[in-house]
Amino acid sequence: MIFLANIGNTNVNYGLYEKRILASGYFPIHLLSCERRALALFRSLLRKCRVSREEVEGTVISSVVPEKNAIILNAAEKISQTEPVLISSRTGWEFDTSAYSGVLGTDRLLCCSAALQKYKPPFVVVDFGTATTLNVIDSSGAFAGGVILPGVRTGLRALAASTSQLHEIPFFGPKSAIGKNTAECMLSGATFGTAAMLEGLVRRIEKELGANADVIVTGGNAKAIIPYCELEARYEPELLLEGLAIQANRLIAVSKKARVE
Ligand SMILES: Nc1ncnc2c1ncn2[C@@H]1O[C@H](COP(=O)(O)OP(=O)(O)O)[C@@H](O)[C@H]1O
Ligand SMILES: CC(C)(COP(=O)(O)O)[C@@H](O)C(=O)NCCC(=O)O
Ligand SMILES: [K+]
Repeated sequence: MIFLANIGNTNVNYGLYEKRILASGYFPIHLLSCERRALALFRSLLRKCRVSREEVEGTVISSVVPEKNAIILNAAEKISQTEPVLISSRTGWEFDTSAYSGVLGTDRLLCCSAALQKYKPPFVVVDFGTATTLNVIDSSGAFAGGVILPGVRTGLRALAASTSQLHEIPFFGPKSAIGKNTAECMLSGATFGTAAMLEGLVRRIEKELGANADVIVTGGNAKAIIPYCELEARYEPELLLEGLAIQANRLIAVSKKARVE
């Protein structure tokens, strides 16, 4: 069994994988405050999934928060007694990423990799996390680039932090686009604003691609936005873990080959 985890800026999304994803969940990243806490957390996750640490043959980890890597990698090594694998943008990807320069988030790459197994390009993978990212796979199956925006709740938090009279509000669906008080206006902006932005961005991306593109959505805030969006979108809640599972399979194949040789 292989332990999969993605460290995002808000949550760690984890899963247990053996031929398929057997269990999955998430916990807030602030719980990864030190290795001791990470170890305790690992143990309690395994207990919750009724898996003994001897059954964990390896760990595959991706991270967009490098300062947390050492904590989770050390804990993973102690638990599984194997060297954890950290996915990087230089990992062998089955699609061309050369159009993008500089750092490209492994979460974005993993989602595209998983989507390529299920959908025919061109498509746009939208990840509603701490940031909202749009990730474009063109008709040749290559990563064409994308868009990075403040996430839905990140935007609300930034408003509260940057103004005197706006405050953090409980997040739920807006009643109407025309808000009748401050909180309603903020909810309309966060929800309808994000939905309309997505519609407009996809239209522009399709124009640049010269083709219609499927829209695939994932991430913690996807369910809050999609019902308000006039686009037809496919919701794939486990896309990131499915991307990690592809990497786990690749590594299993490589280690089997090494054993045979
Ligand atoms: N059920 C949920 N689980 C986790 N995060 C959620 C959930 N519902 C909404 N959220 C929100 O989703 C965002 C985090 O999404 P996630 O995909 O976990 O992001 P990241 O990969 O950036 O950590 C946060 O803004 C969080 O408040
Ligand atoms: C864009 C992101 C901040 C999204 O992170 P998330 O919201 O999933 O926590 C992350 O993918 C990242 O740090 N990327 C590196 C820069 C880039 O992809 O261009
Ligand atoms: K930063």
